Amino acid sequence: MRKIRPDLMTAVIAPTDPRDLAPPPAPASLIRNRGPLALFLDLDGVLAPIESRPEDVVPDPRRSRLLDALIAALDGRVAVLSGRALADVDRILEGRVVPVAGVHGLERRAADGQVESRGAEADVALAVEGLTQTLSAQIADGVEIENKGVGVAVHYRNAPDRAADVRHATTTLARDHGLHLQPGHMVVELKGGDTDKGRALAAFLAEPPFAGARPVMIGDDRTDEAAFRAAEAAGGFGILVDPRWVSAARYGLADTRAVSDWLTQLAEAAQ
Ligand SMILES: O=P(O)(O)OC[C@H]1O[C@H](O[C@H]2O[C@H](CO)[C@@H](O)[C@H](O)[C@H]2O)[C@H](O)[C@@H](O)[C@@H]1O
Repeated sequence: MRKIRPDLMTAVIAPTDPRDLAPPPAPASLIRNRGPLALFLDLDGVLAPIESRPEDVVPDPRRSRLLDALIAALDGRVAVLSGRALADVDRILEGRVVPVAGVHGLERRAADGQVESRGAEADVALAVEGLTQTLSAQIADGVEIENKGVGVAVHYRNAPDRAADVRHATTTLARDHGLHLQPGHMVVELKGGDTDKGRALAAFLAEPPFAGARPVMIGDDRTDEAAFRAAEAAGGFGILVDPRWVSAARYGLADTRAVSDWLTQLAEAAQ
């Protein structure tokens, strides 16, 4: 049988290299040609670099000033879509952003300050108890449990060799308590309800001051894919930070520094 050269096989089989995602258009041209924009921002890995532990992410006056400038320049059309709890987002962003979806959309505070929270808190509390018992040895090794009320995250960034134990325990407890399983950056989360950042983005877009604007979503995790798709469906687009997979995002940026530069240009162009 004729042999196929391995280098040619790769060329045919390999998917599009995610790192080929083009950078987003220059903000000045977006503002000039595309009408009003609405900005949707993920927190960890986008507004803040990834740190060893969730509590290591702290307020940053430069970031807060940038958010102030964006909110003013875009007439309030800036929302944060995070996996963190609302209170934790407020701690890190010093309360600068009112429209925030927390715990991947299970909590949502609208631009008028009204908060809605849906999720089976009691079931999550039972799962937290179960996880704390089942993973006591792994917790001693560095696994961290982050209780977010309507969800719980089990982090293994500081104990990567315990990843399989974490996956096994979270899968079992999700099944036992009817919770939704969601993997992320060195973390497995259990959610007390079935929603996602895409639905949160769509809910914001149906309300003032976001209604009628073209959504731009910036995210860095697989949990942001639903929001990239929602942004595309509404005539906007997504920007994936540090692209490592084939994404629904149309553009890519290398890291949080590139995000901050692009957002700074956007705030200046939109003034
Ligand atoms: O949607 P996000 O705002 O990006 O939130 C996703 C999760 O972020 C946090 O965990 C991640 O960031 C930590 C700090 O950099 C890092 O130590 C951890 O390994 C990451 O998974 C947060 O703690 C989670 O609750 C969020 O769901």
